[in-house]
Amino acid sequence: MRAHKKVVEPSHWPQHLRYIQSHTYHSSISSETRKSIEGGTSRRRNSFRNDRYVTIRHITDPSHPACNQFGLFALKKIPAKAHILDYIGEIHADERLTSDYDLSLVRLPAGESIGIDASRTGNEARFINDYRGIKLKPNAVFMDYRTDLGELRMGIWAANEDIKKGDELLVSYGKAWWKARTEQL
Ligand SMILES: C[S@@+](CC[C@H](N)C(=O)[O-])C[C@H]1O[C@@H](n2cnc3c(N)ncnc32)[C@H](O)[C@@H]1O
Repeated sequence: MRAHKKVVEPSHWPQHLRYIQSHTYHSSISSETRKSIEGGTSRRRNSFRNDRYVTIRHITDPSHPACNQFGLFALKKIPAKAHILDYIGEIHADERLTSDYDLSLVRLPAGESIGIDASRTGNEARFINDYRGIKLKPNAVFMDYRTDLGELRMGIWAANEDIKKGDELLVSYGKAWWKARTEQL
């Protein structure tokens, strides 16, 4: 009998969410699309575990715009341009207009938009905040890439400067993300 390796949730992981290290696929994804994302390999897709670089922390600073929420922080110095971790969640092709944890992975040639939604299931990356109101610029960026096994992933990479131990990791969600939210108010 094959033993199943227990996935250890990181500290501060909310109990109502499922912690995963590789994507799940929603029924809106066809088997052909799934194959093109997975890169056609049948080998086991281990998550890229560079999460040793980061830790989830509760934000208690009242001047922080996401006070009382969580954020992602550097556990140690992260070199400029280093791959930090991947944004993991549920891969889907349906619209998730109300999810604050939905990120675009790719637009297929036929026009279909594929997203990664980490609202119900995901990894540490779902806790990364936007830099606005916190720092002058982001210190990390989203960039897609193919793993050694050929799988398409959305990676989070350090920007052009080293990130110091203890610093909060901050990306840009993009102007459109914020515009959509302010228009809803
Ligand atoms: C992907 S989540 C980030 C993790 C979130 N802080 C948490 O604890 O679950 C996106 C949400 O974080 C908050 N957030 C992220 N960056 C922010 C910022 N710069 N200013 C205000 N709120 C922010 C908003 O509530 C936003 O909807």
